[in-house]
Amino acid sequence: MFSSILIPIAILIVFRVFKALQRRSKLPPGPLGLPVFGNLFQLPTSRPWLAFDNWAKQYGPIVYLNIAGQNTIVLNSHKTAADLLERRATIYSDRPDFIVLSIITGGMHWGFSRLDELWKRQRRGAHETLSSQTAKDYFTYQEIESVIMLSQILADSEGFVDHFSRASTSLSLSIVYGWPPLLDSHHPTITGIDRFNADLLEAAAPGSFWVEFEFFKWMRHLPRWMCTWKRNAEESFVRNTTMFERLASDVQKELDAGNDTPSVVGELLQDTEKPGIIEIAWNAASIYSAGAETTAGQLAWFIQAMIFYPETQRIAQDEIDRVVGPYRMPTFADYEHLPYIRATVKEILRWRGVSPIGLPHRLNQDDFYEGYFIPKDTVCFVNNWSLHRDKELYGDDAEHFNPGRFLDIDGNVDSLIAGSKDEGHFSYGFGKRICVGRHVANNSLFIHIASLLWAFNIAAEVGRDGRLNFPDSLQCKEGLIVRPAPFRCKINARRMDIAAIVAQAKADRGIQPGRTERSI
Ligand code: HEM
Repeated sequence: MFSSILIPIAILIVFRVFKALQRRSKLPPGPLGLPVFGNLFQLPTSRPWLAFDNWAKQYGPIVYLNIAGQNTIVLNSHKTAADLLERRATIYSDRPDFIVLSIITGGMHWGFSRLDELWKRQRRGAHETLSSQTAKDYFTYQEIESVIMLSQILADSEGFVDHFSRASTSLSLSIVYGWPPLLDSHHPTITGIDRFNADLLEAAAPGSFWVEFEFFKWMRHLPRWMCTWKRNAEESFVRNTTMFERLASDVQKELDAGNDTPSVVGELLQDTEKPGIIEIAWNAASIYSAGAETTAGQLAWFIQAMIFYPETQRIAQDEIDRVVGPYRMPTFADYEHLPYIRATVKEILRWRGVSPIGLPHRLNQDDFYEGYFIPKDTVCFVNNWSLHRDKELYGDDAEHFNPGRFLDIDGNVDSLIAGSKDEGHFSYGFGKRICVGRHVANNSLFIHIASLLWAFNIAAEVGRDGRLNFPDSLQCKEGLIVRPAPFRCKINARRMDIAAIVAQAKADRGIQPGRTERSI
């Protein structure tokens, strides 16, 4: 009697174990790891995309890693990334648990949150306020930022990186809260928001996120008196919730006073299914933090491209001179007539994207792909660095910066890749999680790049020995947003009257310190 129960149970267990082993043996290939720790110690803390690239050459387009028990795959080809993250987006769009981040944000930053109801609501709201059509409402903000950026570079060309950051921060504040342009990025409220952003980017950066994942999941249950990191993160959440709630409430006051300057928060507050103020506050914080530094970092890479590829700079300037001429700055009215500049935007995002391994996705059920078994909860990275160097897609000169690759025989912009949402590169990510701010980002890059090339010649600095000093374009400032390591260059006005034209544009737009800056 007893054995008649035990035998089927034993068969079932053996069958289950056999199945599990069979599935394990079908995991995608990857480097051999250590017992328990798996590949943890093989992961470089710096420039992981280069290690991923080497593994891709050795193991193929889909590489399996075991990070201390956490199943992880790295997708190294356009086909695998599109097959899984686009075509199977319903199961590949969750995010891993970011332990510290979820405390700092109370789980309400939807760029990092799980694929839950809150994410769905926040993303739906953002789709409306950042769609390709609504993004046009922000053209004026973006043109104004270009004018201010040029005037600041004319006064202090060495500080170009700071001027890009100011423009990015100021635009994000205008788009999210309807603020007038901000001329001084050292304002106390900006310092507060910047502090939040720095905490966030640090907690989400590769290197910190290797230890963030499931391996240390138990750490979240430690009592707060034992861990400073937990207390700091909790305090950060309280401080930031108060700050973002106040910023959102200020918009409500503006609306009540009859001021309906377009802004994301303004739209959300007027939504008929308006969520609570805390949810709106964190939706705004998510969009602000995702948009503030990305464009600035991308512009810094653009300056490097111009140093390395003077011939490309000349082609772009010829187009601007033909279409815009010397007497006024470029505007969005020139957009359709500047295909080479639009192609330059794509190419800079491809050549040196600020996000070489994107943000991790997580698979929410077991899956089989091309004979491989991919277990539920696997974390998926896309190695954009490798995808962007694929010679089959981009040609033999894929290593080089060449906007011309995005132009067809008639000179029209061609995205090259079916299924990349017409971008032609993968810097905005994939599937349900694709960057919701990409239309705004493309427009900002377009107007800033056109304006910079209209106004300046950008070149390598001449060293004391008379030789050109080129930066090392593989060196970078790492973090969630990857920027070039600090470098110097020459940015000179192309003509004598540039400063006067920019000053006139500033006056025409009513940009004056003190008058346009809101006292917060
Ligand atoms: C050069 C500029 C930018 C780049 C390269 C960039 C890149 C990215 C990437 C790689 C992701 C993750 C995609 C994925 O998981 O597959 C993302 C998500 C996101 N981006 Fe951007 N981004 C940029 C600018 C912006 C701007 C200007 C905004 C807002 C105005 C923005 C808002 C967001 C948001 C809210 C998410 C989270 C989406 C989600 O998880 O559902 N981004 N971005």
